[in-house]
Amino acid sequence: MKFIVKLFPEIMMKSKPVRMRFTKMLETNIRNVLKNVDESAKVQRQWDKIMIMVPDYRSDLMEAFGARLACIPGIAHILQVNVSTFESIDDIYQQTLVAYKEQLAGKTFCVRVKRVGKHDFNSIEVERYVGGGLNQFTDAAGVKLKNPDMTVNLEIDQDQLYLVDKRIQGLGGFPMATQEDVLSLISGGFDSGVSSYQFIKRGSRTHYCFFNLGGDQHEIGVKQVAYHLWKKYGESHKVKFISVPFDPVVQELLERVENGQMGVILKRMMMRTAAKIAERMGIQALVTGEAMGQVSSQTLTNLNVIDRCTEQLILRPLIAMDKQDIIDISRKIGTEDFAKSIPEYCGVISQKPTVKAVLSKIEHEEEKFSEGLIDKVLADSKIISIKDIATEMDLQITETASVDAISQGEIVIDVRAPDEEELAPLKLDGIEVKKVPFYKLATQFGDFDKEKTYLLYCERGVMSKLQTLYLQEQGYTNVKVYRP
Ligand SMILES: Nc1ncnc2c1ncn2[C@@H]1O[C@H](COP(=O)(O)OP(=O)(O)OP(=O)(O)O)[C@@H](O)[C@H]1O
Repeated sequence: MKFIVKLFPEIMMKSKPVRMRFTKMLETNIRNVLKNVDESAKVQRQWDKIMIMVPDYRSDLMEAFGARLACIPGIAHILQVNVSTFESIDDIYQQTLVAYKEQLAGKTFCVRVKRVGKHDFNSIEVERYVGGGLNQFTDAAGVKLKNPDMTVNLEIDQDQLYLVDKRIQGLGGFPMATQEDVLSLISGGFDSGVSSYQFIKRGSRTHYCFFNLGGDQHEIGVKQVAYHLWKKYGESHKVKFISVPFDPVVQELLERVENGQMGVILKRMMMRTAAKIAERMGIQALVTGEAMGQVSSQTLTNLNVIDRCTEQLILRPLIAMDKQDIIDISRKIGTEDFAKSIPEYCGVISQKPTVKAVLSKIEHEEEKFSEGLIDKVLADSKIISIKDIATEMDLQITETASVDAISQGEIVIDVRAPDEEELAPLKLDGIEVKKVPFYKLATQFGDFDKEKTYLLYCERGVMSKLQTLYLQEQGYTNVKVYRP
């Protein structure tokens, strides 16, 4: 079995050296991601595609590889194929007949062929020959060129025949790290998850910067979103998660600054701080989830005043997007339920926020901050590799909150995402197992029987620990991590 990875068309249009560079990068990225599933896949770059050879056919393994490939930036689509050699056009037909005979029964179909190499037939001739034969010698309901029930896809490459088993839609975009790094300001809501994802998809290593205004619970929630995005779409490259304790800024803001100006000033303080972090990391751009008019204070005037606080480039990929479209993307990428369960933490909500901030007035207000405030919060900030969120969780979860055996009456909650859970279902004899994906748990946990103890399970023990901490922060004492 093989996968044929087709490059995203924007890569195909690039000059030869750029295309080579992008393809090499994609090859390495695919290797890095697939080795975390299984070491057996062999990845090999060609001029217009990347081939992945899987020596042992195991449907669960193919599924798992396919699912990961669908989330790697830079891929247009992936074909899962059976590979063989052929001798003649009739041989192609005979092989196709064996592979498709049963599936075609009662269905309309058409044959589509792509061909590379020198042959004494062209693609259309193969389509006609194979299509005619299948029509005559199977129980198919006939050939239909437009909207058939089934398309028989064949690829012919020199003397090799690829019978396409499955076509998997790719993510599009550019291979990770072909573009420069960005620092994404993430607050856990719908917007900043989507804006981060858009940069990952476009090929930027996306580091995360979080300003903690709401305590541990907020931070754990945001870490989950960032870890999820990285693990799913950007795992081929390491990135950093920076957490900045912003309560000293909020405190001075509340005590010293005029109410209507607080929102714009808070954002400027965030941008200034983020710009310093980015500078230290050699990063040239900040990313935010701001969208024009989404809240009344997100006016162009205010955004302009926010931009004046730093030389750093501030990118706002959602600026002209509708909220519903943003929510639709967040559902697709698995951050919607996180966003729903993360409460608004910003205590700096003005009753009447200004919609027309005046730079001189804002600068005058900012003089009221104590000297060196930003340097102070910077000194207290924590930079961790996103991979280490897993280890950090180990330190935070006390031994009593993590168990390797299940006691009578305890309920296990499998918090893995549905696709992961379906690939390797958790079966525990005589134990009740609930399936609640980690991103839905915070909203559903309150409905569960409070008298019972719940053990959270996931494969790597990261999401289960983050969720346990999150729920414990919310006051639940009947929740532990299950690490068998
Ligand atoms: N606490 C924070 N830490 C890091 N970035 C933040 C924080 N609060 C806001 N931001 C950044 O500013 C943007 C706009 O924030 P705003 O508070 O106006 O909207 P929001 O509803 O919190 O956004 P989101 O839906 O992304 O959570 C966010 O998308 C994010 O990029």
